Amino acid sequence: MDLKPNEKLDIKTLLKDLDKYTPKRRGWTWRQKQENLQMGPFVYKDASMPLEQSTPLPSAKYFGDIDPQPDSVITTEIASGRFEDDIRRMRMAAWHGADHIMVIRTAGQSHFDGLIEGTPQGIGGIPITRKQVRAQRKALDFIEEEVGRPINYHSYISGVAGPEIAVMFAEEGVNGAHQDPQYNILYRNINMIRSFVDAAEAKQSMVWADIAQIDGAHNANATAREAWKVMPELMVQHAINSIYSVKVGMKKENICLSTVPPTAPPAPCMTLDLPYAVALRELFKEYKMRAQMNTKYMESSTREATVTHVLNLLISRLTRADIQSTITPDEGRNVPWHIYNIEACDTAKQALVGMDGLMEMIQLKDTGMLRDKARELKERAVLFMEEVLETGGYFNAVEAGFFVDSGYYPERNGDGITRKIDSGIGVGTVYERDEDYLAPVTAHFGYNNVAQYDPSAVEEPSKLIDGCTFEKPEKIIFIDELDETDNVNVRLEETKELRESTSIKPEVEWMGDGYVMLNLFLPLPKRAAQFAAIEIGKKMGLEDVEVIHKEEMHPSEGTRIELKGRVGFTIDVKDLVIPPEPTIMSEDEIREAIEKQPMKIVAGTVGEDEHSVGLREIIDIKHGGIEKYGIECHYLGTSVAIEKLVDAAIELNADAILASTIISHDDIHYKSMKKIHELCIEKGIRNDIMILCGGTQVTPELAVKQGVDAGFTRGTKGVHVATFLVEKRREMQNED
Ligand SMILES: Cc1ncc(COP(=O)(O)O)c(/C=N/CC[C@H](N)C(=O)O)c1O
Repeated sequence: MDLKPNEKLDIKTLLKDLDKYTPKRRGWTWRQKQENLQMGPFVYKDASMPLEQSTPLPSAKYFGDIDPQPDSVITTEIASGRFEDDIRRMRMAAWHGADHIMVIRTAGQSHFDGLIEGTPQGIGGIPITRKQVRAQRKALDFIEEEVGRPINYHSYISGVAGPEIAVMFAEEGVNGAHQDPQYNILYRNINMIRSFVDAAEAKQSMVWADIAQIDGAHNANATAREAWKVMPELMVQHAINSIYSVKVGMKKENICLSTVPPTAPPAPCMTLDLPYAVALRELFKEYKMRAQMNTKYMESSTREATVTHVLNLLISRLTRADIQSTITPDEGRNVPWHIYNIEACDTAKQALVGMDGLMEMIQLKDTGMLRDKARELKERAVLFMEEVLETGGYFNAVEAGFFVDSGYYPERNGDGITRKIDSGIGVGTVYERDEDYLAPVTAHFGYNNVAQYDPSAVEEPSKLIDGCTFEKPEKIIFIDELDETDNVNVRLEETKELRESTSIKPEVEWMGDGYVMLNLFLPLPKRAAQFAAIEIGKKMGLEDVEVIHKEEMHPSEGTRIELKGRVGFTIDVKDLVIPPEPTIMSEDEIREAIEKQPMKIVAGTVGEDEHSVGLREIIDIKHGGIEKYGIECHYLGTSVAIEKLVDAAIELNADAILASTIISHDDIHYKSMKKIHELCIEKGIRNDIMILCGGTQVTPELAVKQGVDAGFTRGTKGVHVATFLVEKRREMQNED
């Protein structure tokens, strides 16, 4: 299946022969840094290989549509619950620069004590199953071909089925995974002995499959009452999981510390977060840094979250981020949707690229507050670790409630998460292996009496069975769907009309969910505004209307509301009347037409409007303006009175008037257009002159409704205008 940009990825085709799919490769792929990468007029210091196909930032059009890629791997985290719709979002994210796709598991999967099969729909995540993992890894094979860069697929190895999940991930070519036994204990109340024994087993499989590991320290950030107070503990948590992983045989460049800048404005977050980021990177020089964005201090304002995330990205640039993980700016509403995953990717790319070369110009002070704070944090962390040892080790420390205590260690508030060694899910389920224990499998941790059968097979136990599933993927048992009603085929059938016809519905996360979002301002206090907004949504015919964000503009003057609601109808694209894209003549054709019959225009920005850049770009040769085709241009400047513009056209016997109408308050731009049209009629020249109006807020169809000949909007270039002038003049002359 070759993906073409103008064709949707067909899920049904993707699912064909899934039972025969084997992963193209195993292991994690880092970006290839490009020293002094030349792109457009710029040289980049911190960039990686550009993509073959991608969606640049909106402003890239001013720079020749370049789309430089930062050096850090960029992650997007997806969790809609329907893996088939997530695949589309993965493709969108890849085009926006994500090369690390993390798929959150369905709520509670940590407590499932075995693998689940098929493709049931999840809640707040995807039920991780072999079929779903295989389908998404297979899809990413095609998506990475389309963008021209390897994509790392990532999920979670935790819970009581951790080892089984790790084996399945190794078999399926998963490239990255969260694995940290502390997560099980603290946040899923899984017995601590079971968690660490399972972790050794799971990590062993990860080592075999070269899976990059992300730890779970970020969770303490999100869980602690005052996140900045857990910083000493976070370093201890990183240390415990990292060294445990090294002991199992994991290489340090695959051990990624998951670090989140703990605070956010209105706290002076840089003074708290930067020393921590520096301390962490000093202590863990040999490990990779997976910089996550702050999720704790996120409300429903996507704007606020984005600014916090840009500050987090500044910390990444000032220190080090091998993986830059992104969080959808609407996570605070717990409704991560397509557009917000993409916004998050763009925020990371835009900020990191915008800060390219920053450290060539500045450096972190090596004395003063930054260094004092960093040292203090390291001291606190070391003291914390020493006390853990004094207490008899990690398990005793957990029993004593050391972790996620709201005190700034060594301060203690006694409200840490306490777990007992003889309690929790899976307690009492770890048994010592018998003398003659044997498991003829690869990457099995711990005692394994292979020699009793074949001393030569000690290093490769699976030799006893002529290879296990790691060596012989054909031995993998692929189970398709187990649930007749809850599976992808049923869901695809339900949305068949939207997938296989020209009918479409708006959506936020799932095909056909019908949701739209509305941004409105109401001249009311917050509470009244909330209920008024819902009423407005209902009157607009929306169903299931809910307010997903409300923000005070003033206690009584007004409130900003974001609504979501569902539409019940579909739109049939084939019934739409879509005006043809404006044609563009070749430069020679235009030049020839003007040479044959010279053309003269007058131009100006009308009204009280001082914007000149846009019109100058349409006119001036150096911007590819219409002068380059030989058109004689008389530019009257800005804030030109309409009468003056029309009089100049008469005086010069111009063929056309070009009016720039940028300001759009009170539709002044359309009112100006109408006035130019009417004044030309009044002066008796309307049938002999072309009127073209442009501006960033102009809708061409609405401009023509005012009587002018053409409207031009954002992105218009000289060639578009020149083409219209030549073609329209021909049309007028044919009419004469
Ligand atoms: C160390 C660890 N193990 C397992 C899980 C998932 O475990 P359940 O299936 O029990 O939810 C998590 C979850 N973290 C969420 C991702 C976060 N938003 C992130 O960006 O890292 C985890 O941190």
